[in-house]
Amino acid sequence: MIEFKDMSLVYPNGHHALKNINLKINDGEFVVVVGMSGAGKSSLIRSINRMVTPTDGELLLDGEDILAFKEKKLRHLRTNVGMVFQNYNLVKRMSVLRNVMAGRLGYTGTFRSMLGLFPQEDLQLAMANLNRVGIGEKAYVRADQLSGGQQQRVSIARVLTQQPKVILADEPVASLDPPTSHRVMKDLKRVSKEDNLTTLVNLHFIDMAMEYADRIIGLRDGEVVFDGPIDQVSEKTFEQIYGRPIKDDDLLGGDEA
Ligand SMILES: Nc1ncnc2c1ncn2[C@@H]1O[C@H](COP(=O)(O)OP(=O)(O)OP(=O)(O)O)[C@@H](O)[C@H]1O
Repeated sequence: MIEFKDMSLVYPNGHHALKNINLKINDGEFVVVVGMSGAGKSSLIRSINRMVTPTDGELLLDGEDILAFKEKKLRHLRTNVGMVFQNYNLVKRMSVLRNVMAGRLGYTGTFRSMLGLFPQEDLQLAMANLNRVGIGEKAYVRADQLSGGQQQRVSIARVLTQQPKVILADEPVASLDPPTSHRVMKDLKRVSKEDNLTTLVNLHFIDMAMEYADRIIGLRDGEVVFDGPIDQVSEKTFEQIYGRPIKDDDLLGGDEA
């Protein structure tokens, strides 16, 4: 379980990005975080792997306050909490398989990884995860030869190969066209559920949030203004979160998959 207790984040320039956050995220939940640009979505999810460090309160992962973590515990945290980025963060000139093997870095160590000395079972795990997202046949292709949607699926295979408990996905489909976005979100949701991973995703578009979330957390100006299961969410909820009526631009459309 992830538990935020009166957690706040003030950036060094004095900007109060998160204000008194109180939330409990249960194991295996697929949570979508929504809010206007600048509402604090990235700051919230990046707190969970300490890419940013909250300045007040507590953030408990399975009962341990990760805000107190240093060095070894922080490294362990980042193995337990995997991340998917908008821009995929692949090493472009390396093969797809080598990129997925980077998910084992926390276990194998940098030196052995650099030399490509991976245990056989790690290679099998990486291949199995590539197959789960439908791109096993691209294993030996350079990462930059793949389309954006394929690259994001490689990054999902990489995070699965890390065998985390939690996945954070920061606008994972913001660079993709609508049908590809849906394919990637379907893959992400399916594998998260198969492995019972707790997943927090920042999404821009309301229809995407409604289609994939188990639960929606709405942020406005650094505060949680909505938190509830998907069946309690209506147009009014989004108007409350966004502080204005819903527009066509808030919808992605295009679920042809
Ligand atoms: N390192 C930083 N230093 C100072 N202010 C920051 C920093 N990072 C983010 N902010 C500010 O904190 C607020 C929340 O940013 P955050 O990126 O968490 O929002 P967001 O909801 O993810 O927005 P977007 O969708 O635009 O990424 C914004 O006003 C942003 O300008």
